[in-house]
Amino acid sequence: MTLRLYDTATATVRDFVPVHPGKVGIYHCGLTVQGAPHVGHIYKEVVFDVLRRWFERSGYQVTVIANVTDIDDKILAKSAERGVEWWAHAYEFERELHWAYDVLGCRPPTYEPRATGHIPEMLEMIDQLIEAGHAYVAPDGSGDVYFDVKSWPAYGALSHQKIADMEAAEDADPRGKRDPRDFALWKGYTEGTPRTASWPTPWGRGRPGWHLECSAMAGKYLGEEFDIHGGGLDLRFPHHENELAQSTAVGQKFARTWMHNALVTTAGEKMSKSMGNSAVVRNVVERVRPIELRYYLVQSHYRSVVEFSFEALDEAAKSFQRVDGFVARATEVTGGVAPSAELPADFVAAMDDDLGTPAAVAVLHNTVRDGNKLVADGDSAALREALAAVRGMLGVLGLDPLAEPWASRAAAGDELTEVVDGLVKALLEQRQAARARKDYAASDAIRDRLKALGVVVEDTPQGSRWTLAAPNPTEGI
Ligand SMILES: Nc1ncnc2c1ncn2[C@@H]1O[C@H](COP(=O)(O)OP(=O)(O)OP(=O)(O)O)[C@@H](O)[C@H]1O
Ligand SMILES: [Zn+2]
Repeated sequence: MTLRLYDTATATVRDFVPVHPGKVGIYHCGLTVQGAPHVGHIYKEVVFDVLRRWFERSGYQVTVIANVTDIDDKILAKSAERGVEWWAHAYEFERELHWAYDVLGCRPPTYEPRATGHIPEMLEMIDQLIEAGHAYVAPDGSGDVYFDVKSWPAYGALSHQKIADMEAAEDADPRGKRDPRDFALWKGYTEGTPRTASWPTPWGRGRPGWHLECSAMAGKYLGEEFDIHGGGLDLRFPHHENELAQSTAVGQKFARTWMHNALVTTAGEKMSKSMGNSAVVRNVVERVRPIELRYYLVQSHYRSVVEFSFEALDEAAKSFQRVDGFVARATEVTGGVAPSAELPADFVAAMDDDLGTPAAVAVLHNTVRDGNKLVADGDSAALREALAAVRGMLGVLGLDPLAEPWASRAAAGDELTEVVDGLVKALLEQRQAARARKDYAASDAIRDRLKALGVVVEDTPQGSRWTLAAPNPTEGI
């Protein structure tokens, strides 16, 4: 069986046929770096990281391009609110994004182009569009340039809409449009915005429109026709519809397959910075281990909505602990085995069926269940086989606790936990001694000091236990 993927444009599951044999080019829309990434953002990263690993496993050479939108109205507004330069704001959250990729075990894209680094490519595309009669400079002298939607009859093909049924495009400043549905390719300089956030063009200073940057960068790095264009389902319209219109209107074939991940929601609403319902990655990974958060996202099919809840997250963490508990026990008993090169046929079939991770995870759990029955009998060929298969499957999902990045982190974590445990215990003994001599001021001072560090002390009949307080994971920018 070959890999089959759902294509949003044709609304069908189709065999994957690469543009260039043996190679895959994937573009997925990256973040507008206006704030700290939340679980919704990282879901998209995890989905495309698993897709990339599956292609590589299937023998393809994969190129992944994911942009960073480092200039945009929201970045300008948020940086002004904080009183920092827009570029410093964008860079701060770009680094936060890289941290989040890394902590969740997502490999960085092959290349991650920034919008501000591709202004000449965008201007070249605008020229071509104006030349071909699909774009116009606003006649009001604002410096805006718009795509002429009515000049492109195919507009609406991706989202299956007719131009006549469409509503006005949501541009920040709809000056001088011929038609309310026309969307901005370029935004003329607006009074009050920093001059550093504008670039010279033949029609005045200005900044790029969001849709155009993806067309320019996808074409530059992946060529005029490439395999997969991805992003969250929220981007299908208007963002991807507009990208498709721009690129095809300059004569490119653009993406063969459009892949959209479903959204992470909170109480049924898209998790979104602007909605204030975001679980920020940095906070969530204080509650569960990053590998458990990744498992939580991987176990869901990429086209199914993930209704985020801490109960579901804790449940997933427990489920993953059964898997990594088996890996640890079986490794101890057998002395360790390498991940298997051959994967169980059901697992392969599940992954080939539109990246069917829920069915793939079910195969993983079945293998763990069978393997667990063997552990009590000590080392055996069957146990080694089960462990190798489990590690092989986990590797594809980016979840093998004995592979990088998890292995070295666990080693570092173990050492640190031991040291911290020793230090906290020494303090607790001092606290106990203070209580024994009825010096409650001293014993309370020790408890308060620990509390300020996030260490919660619980007095049990067996003695004092300590844990780290869970932060509030919905706090963030
Ligand atoms: N809740 C979500 N669930 C799944 N994917 C998401 C979610 N929010 C954003 N994405 C995806 O993350 C990528 C980066 O999105 P972008 O920076 O444009 O965020 P956004 O949609 O503006 O988020 P926000 O509304 O939080 O500002 C896009 O591919 C987008 O589809
Ligand atoms: Zn895009």
